[in-house]
Amino acid sequence: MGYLMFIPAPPFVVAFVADPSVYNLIQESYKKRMLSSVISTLNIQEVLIGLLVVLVVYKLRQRWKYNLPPGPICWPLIGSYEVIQAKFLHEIFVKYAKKYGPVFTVSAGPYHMVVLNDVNSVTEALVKSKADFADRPFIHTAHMFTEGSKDIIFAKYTPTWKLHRKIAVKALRHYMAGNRLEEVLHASMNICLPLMAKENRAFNPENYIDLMVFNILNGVCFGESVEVDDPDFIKFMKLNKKMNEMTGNGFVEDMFPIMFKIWTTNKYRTMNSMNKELISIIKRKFEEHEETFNKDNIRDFTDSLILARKEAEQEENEEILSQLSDTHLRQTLIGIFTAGIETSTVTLGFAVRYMAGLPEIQSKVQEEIDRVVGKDRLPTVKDRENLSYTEATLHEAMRLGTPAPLGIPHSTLCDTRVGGYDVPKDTMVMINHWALHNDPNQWKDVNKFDPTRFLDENGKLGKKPDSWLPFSAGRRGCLGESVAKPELHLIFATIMQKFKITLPEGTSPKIELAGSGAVALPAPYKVILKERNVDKLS
Ligand code: HEM
Repeated sequence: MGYLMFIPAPPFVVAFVADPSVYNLIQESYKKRMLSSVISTLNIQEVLIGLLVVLVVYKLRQRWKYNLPPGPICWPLIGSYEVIQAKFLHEIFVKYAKKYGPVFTVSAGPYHMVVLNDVNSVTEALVKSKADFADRPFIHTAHMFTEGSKDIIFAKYTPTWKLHRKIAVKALRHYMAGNRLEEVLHASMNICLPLMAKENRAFNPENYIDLMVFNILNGVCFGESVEVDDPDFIKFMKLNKKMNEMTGNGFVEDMFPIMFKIWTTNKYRTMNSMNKELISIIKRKFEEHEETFNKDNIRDFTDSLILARKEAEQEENEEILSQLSDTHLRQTLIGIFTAGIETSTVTLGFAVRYMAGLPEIQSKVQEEIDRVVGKDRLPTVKDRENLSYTEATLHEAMRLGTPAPLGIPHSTLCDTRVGGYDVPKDTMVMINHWALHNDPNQWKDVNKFDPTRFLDENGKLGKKPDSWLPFSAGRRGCLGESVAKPELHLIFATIMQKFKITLPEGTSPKIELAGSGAVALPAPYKVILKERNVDKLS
């Protein structure tokens, strides 16, 4: 196998070796020491011809059996060169969609994927086809970093995932039932607002937004609120941002999994050690909760997880208990914490940045907040229903910004169909949320920032447009949507209530991305904040 990889092989041979099913076959044979003896009795020409025949038969069989979506010609092993070196993959996908249609096939390294680029195909796959598209693909690095896919996000569609998701939904509902979200946020605001007001020059508000969002998720998960100089906050945000940046353009190890056995890249090792640090922070918090657990006072998400395990212990339900190991619970916590933070901070960053470049829309938002909330108290969750223009502005920032442009990859549980094509079992499926949000067939003046597209004739928030799907949909749809929506609203409305936002002179109003992975990476930016509506913030 190693030998075959290093000979200057014609593309078809490499394709054969790169195909995951065939690759696994070879690897198994290798383990049993059979392949080397076979190869040693044949000359290289015979091996190549043999491989070519197998490849051609395999590909013809696939083509004959399935009506697969069309797509660009991809190099064996590498796939589409444009895709593997793309900075903004969602844009390349839109380009392909124009040529091949909204449903196309493309390869990146060993991953053959079907990409869905319009609302019809996405709704068909995620909603109408029930669970057909609800699995996750096996990605080596994700599997390693989640301690064997024991989290919610990358877990396969199994009873264990269903149990974790059920417990998580229940725990989030429990948390959101009271006023805790508001209390946590208002406490955080009392720390952040005066500090933001003191910044009397152009600055990047990211650090403060991070703290507000961190405190909400920290409150949800661990019942705690921290200050801006808290060591766990600083460490967590640093790790989370760096890890998001690094996962953006993937790992070579995922293209050549054999590398795990031979040599891993510096990037992978760095990521691995950062991941271990992250795990150790969450592990410590989890253990502290176990020591102080009281079933009559469920403080947060961690307590809900511990309670679920204690109930299974009481019922002596060994099957459930095996799905609630320390690793499972820790990984469920990490999933909620990390999925919630970066997406929310990126969304708020977009919203603030758009407002700085769009003074007229900003004034309308502020006029509405002044009218509904006034200046003597902070906005509450209840105000949300009367702040339609503010909410619509956030929706529009999420449309044009699209915090998770390609979401998280799906995989098919069975042979199925979408957009009139066959999609075989175990195919990776990408949802291009960015394409849906920038589809000129769905949005009038698609590039214009226009909150009124979300409002009805009475100026109230209207029915959600079908092509607006920042949280995705169906069985794997965002688990935190019920937390994210009020959280984003409260933070955005409060910032707008307290500050007038402008751009430093000479700054272009255009919003740039520095990169994009599961979550968009906005380029660093600066704004100027001027206090409004307050006498004594600073
Ligand atoms: C602006 C905020 C957010 C956006 C735009 C967002 C977006 C998304 C998207 C696009 C997915 C992938 C869905 C799919 O695979 O089809 C997802 C999954 C997920 N999100 Fe969010 N999210 C946000 C906030 C949150 C928050 C606050 C939490 C936690 C409280 C959270 C927890 C999760 C989890 C656990 C998953 C995985 C669900 C599963 O695989 O079953 N998200 N999110």
